[in-house]
Amino acid sequence: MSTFNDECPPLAVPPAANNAVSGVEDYEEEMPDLIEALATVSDTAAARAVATSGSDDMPSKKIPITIITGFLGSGKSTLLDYILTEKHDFKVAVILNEFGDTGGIDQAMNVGMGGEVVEEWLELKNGCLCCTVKDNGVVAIENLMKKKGKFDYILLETTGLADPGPIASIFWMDDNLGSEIYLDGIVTLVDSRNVRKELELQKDDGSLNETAKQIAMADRLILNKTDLVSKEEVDNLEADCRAMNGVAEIVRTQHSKVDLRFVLDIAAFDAVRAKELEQAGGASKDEHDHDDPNHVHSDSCKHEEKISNHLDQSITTRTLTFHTPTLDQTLFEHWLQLLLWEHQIPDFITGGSVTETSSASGTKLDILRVKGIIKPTGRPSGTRVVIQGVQELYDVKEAVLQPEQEEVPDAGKVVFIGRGLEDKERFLASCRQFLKLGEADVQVQ
Ligand SMILES: Nc1nc2c(ncn2[C@@H]2O[C@H](COP(=O)(O)OP(=O)(O)OP(=O)(O)O)[C@@H](O)[C@H]2O)c(=O)[nH]1
Repeated sequence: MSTFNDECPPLAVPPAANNAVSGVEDYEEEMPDLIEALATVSDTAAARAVATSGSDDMPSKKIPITIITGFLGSGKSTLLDYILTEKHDFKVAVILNEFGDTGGIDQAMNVGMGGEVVEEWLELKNGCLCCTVKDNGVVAIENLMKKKGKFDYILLETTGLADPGPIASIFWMDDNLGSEIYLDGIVTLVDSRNVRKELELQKDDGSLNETAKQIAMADRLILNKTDLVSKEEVDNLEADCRAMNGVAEIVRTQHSKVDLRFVLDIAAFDAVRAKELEQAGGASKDEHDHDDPNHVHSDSCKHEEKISNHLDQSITTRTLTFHTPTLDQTLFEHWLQLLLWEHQIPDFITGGSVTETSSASGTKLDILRVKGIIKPTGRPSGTRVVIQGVQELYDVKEAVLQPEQEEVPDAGKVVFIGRGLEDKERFLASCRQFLKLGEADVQVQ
């Protein structure tokens, strides 16, 4: 596993978004309520939280935050309930960004007749502490951080209609929050019965619907409610999800009962494993046991030969594998910025200027997630940098390789998930041209 150095360059944001990520404000307008639940306590996993230099004499630990997303009714609250009642090593604080479905908890909160909320902490009989806040999501977390010491893990459940990208971006954009918490991962619940219908919902402005984004951006996909569909349907669903998001690990559940190691403390934004990049880039025979409800699908289980009715054919995973010894990071970042910020696959350069073209179908390029490891040119031998991106934001940080880290072949691999990547030859040609690579230097899958 690779982890980041503490000293990292600042996050790259598009020029127009220096102080705000597109969509962040939308999320912030939604008033979250906040529940701090003191779940089973032990300190082993909590000790894995990244130590930071909070103060010289007393280093503090960063608190991991997991975003739990999924369409309406997919099983998010059921998963939260399950996490809060199962044994694990964390004291969990929960942030809900909507009212409702919280049983007795919301009744116990101090909600006025007009729906206005009063910022006050209440201790419930079941040992939970609850708080509602008047302000936006960032303030909710800042207020929660005042209760530091009472929890060591934050779970944030989004509304079913939320785009997880802007929410995830909050934890990258906000410098104050960034020093105290880190994004551990995005967990998406999929309603195995209804997801195809949800994906058919069209947005008036032609943008991707939320369910598609939730699947594409997931680090972990939970195919829930498998009791309501046949095994064959779940097999197809899994293959379709894999085709949309080649890097997420996938598990099947009923009533969101999942091995908690699958969702908590996964460090999805802290490390990129060569194994998961491998998983995104290849195909092999599907030979494992689908009947095992907790089987985690990884690089050994590909389903490309089974894809029948791809969930959302506009979203695909593309993996670039570089066969040169190293890669020019500056050129790579320039190309990445054109992809992420101009929403176009640049085709060629004339007289030093870029001629930009979108995908063959004319669809706007929307990269939702980027993950990769490269070996940068001109740096000491053995240097690796990890690339992480969510929508228009990306982050390139030096990785510290652990002894058990699988080696990345040659100059590395980068996985892109998004819309407008159907034409892989054009994508490859653009990459070659901008990175000044020859035919054999880079491959796409
Ligand atoms: N049959 C079946 N029902 C389930 C399963 N998981 C959850 N449910 C039920 O589905 C309903 C919705 O589950 P929730 O956990 O509230 O879903 P949610 O994603 O939080 O829903 P919203 O808050 O509306 O977005 C509840 O009645 C659950 O008991 C499952 O695996 N099988």
